Amino acid sequence: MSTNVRIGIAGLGTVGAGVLKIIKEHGDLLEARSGAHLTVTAVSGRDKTKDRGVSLDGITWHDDARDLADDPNVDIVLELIGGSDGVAKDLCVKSLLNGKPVVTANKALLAEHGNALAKLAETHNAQLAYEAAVAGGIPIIKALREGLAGNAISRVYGILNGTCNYILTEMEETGGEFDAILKDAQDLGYAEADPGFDIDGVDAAHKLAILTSVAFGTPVDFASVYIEGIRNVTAADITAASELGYRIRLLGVARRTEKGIEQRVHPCMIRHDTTIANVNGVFNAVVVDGDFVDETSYVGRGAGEGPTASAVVADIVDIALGRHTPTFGIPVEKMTDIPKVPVADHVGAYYVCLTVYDQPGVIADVSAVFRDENISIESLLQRGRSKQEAVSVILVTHEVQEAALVRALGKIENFTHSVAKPRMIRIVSL
Ligand SMILES: NC(=O)C1=CN([C@@H]2O[C@H](COP(=O)(O)OP(=O)(O)OC[C@H]3O[C@@H](n4cnc5c(N)ncnc54)[C@H](O)[C@@H]3O)[C@@H](O)[C@H]2O)C=CC1
Ligand SMILES: N[C@@H](CC=O)C(=O)O
Ligand code: NA
Repeated sequence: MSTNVRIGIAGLGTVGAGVLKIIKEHGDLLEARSGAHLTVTAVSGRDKTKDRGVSLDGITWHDDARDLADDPNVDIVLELIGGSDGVAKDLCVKSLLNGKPVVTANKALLAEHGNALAKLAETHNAQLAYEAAVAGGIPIIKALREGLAGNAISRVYGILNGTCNYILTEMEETGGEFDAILKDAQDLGYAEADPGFDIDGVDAAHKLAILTSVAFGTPVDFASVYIEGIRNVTAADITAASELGYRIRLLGVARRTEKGIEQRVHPCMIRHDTTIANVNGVFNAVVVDGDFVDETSYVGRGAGEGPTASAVVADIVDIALGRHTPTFGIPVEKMTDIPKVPVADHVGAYYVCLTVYDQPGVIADVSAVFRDENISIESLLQRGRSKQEAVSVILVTHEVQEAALVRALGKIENFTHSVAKPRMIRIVSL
């Protein structure tokens, strides 16, 4: 006979409404899979009267979401409000203290407070599940934590933000304006409440910090992630990338090196014929290298109502089945603090775009700076010819240490014929 598992949902926006719909539509399927009859017994949102396309009849409404933690008719709490502090955090803490399992889609919360919350979950023997928080509908947490448990992981990387991937793809394919495409992504329910989190790379960094912990058995260390978003990627960069045989994607990379772990999020130029360069729109992709399994890849929708709610419901089924795994794969006490490697140590090739007045000697001066920093140039191309207006000079370097490139760009910025801060995009070979 099925048991009854009673669910309380805090936050009835894109994800919350999606969860209500799945539970309503797939009641029988979920009962067969979980051995439990899943019922939403209580909810909390900002606006009780709003039409969410799904009935709330017979469901208790809490004006204060934190009350879900104390509701005797709620067995599992879903935190789908968002934000790393405030009500979202209070609700999770209170629920775990009460020994109530929590399912959240909130990567900001886990990136900032994941270690403390995981400890709380362990102490109170309550699960903290978060499949929806990383790469939306892709079951990457389950794959990494359970499916690849037999491997030492050397690298995990991928496209971790659907909004950015949507913007970059649309800019490339339609030539549309950044702001208009971002607005579309917001209308489609992909973006964060503050879309700055998406376009400035912070959301991808939240997800990368979580992946790093699960992959390497180290505490979540969001503060050490190097973060650069896509705000400064221009249509001209996308065109230049295409002419050079690349596409631009925002990647999150966590890699084990001899010195420790590097964690970085930034736009990358990737050869156009690779799998990851062909992951388009709202799709995410995650690649994991394990010592016995070798490379494995996972692709799917990284944002939006259906895919995200799908991941939340998978966590509910796991909890209903009594499957219990430590939050980040191993208990917090058994984690190893591994040093983090600064991005200045990164070695790779770079695309550089300079904006300079086209005066005699400027190319010679640029070349001299690169020579002095021991940076070898693979190609150099001047865009336009004008005595009055600034022109673009596009360079591609051979492999160089990032610290040397940053020094060189600093010197070039101080040239009298430099018009704008030099820009660079890392070229990655995957
Ligand atoms: N939309 C997406 O594609 C994805 C979202 N997420 C995460 O899921 C969470 C929810 O995101 P969305 O549904 O997109 O956001 P949303 O903004 O559509 O929904 C959040 C809802 O919470 C409500 N809310 C705010 N404060 C509240 C409070 N104190 N008590 C009760 N309700 C409150 C808001 O009115 C809103 O309806 C966030 O943590 C987000 O980062 C994760 C993966 C994908
Ligand atoms: N804003 C996020 C939502 C999913 O995590 C994104 O665009 O990826
Ligand atoms: Na996921």
